Amino acid sequence: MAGDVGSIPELDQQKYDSDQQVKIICLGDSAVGKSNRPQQLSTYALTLYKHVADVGNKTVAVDFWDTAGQERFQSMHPSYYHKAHACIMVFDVQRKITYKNLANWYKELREYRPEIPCCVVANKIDADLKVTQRSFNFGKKQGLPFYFVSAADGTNVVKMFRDMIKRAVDYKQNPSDFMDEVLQELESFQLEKMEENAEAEDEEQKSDQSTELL
Ligand SMILES: Nc1nc2c(ncn2[C@@H]2O[C@H](COP(=O)(O)OP(=O)(O)OP(=O)(O)O)[C@@H](O)[C@H]2O)c(=O)[nH]1
Ligand SMILES: [Mg+2]
Repeated sequence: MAGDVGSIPELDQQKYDSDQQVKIICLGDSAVGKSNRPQQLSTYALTLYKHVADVGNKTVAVDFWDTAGQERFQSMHPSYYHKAHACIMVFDVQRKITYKNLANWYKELREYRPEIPCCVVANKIDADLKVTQRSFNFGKKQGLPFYFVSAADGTNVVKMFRDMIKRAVDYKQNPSDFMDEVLQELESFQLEKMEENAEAEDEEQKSDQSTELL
């Protein structure tokens, strides 16, 4: 990831405080199919996939954050988790190790974002449909929703993304994380202040106008 992310406008994370913006991160080992890109080499690049979704009567801009070759890092850069509203954890049904490693990803996620909605995605089911008979219990205890998916043929992909976008938006409106609550309070306080200032200016203008009229 770039060193000074603050200088890249796309990576200005303040925008995620706004009601119309959510950030969803993808976690999981390399080559599990997080980006569904046919590629031989992993890169260390950070990719943002932008999507616009209608949730209820609101239009929200969704940024999906994705990095490549994640298990090569000991851990992810904290800014990857910063202000994330939901997390999609992916493993490859054909590679057991990628399932085992979910525990590590989940542990790290919860260090940074203790409360955000998260789900477990079993990808590449097209390679062996019998896997859908198997049970993958990781996440059950924590109540994480589970999806059998094929990024290659599209099975369940839209449903999973829709559910997660909705959960990210719900979380944003009702954060159960203490720091998020403080941030939201601050934001509405600032909005009130701005409204008050605007009203005060209005009043001033009115009285200016009335003086002119006199
Ligand atoms: N059969 C099958 N192959 C898939 C599926 N999704 C991804 N792949 C293949 O799996 C390989 C890895 O996919 P990527 O999307 O690059 O995986 P990634 O998790 O983004 O990997 P990194 O970027 O290295 O972290 C590619 O060859 C994809 O074509 C799927 O649903 N089914
Ligand atoms: Mg990738």
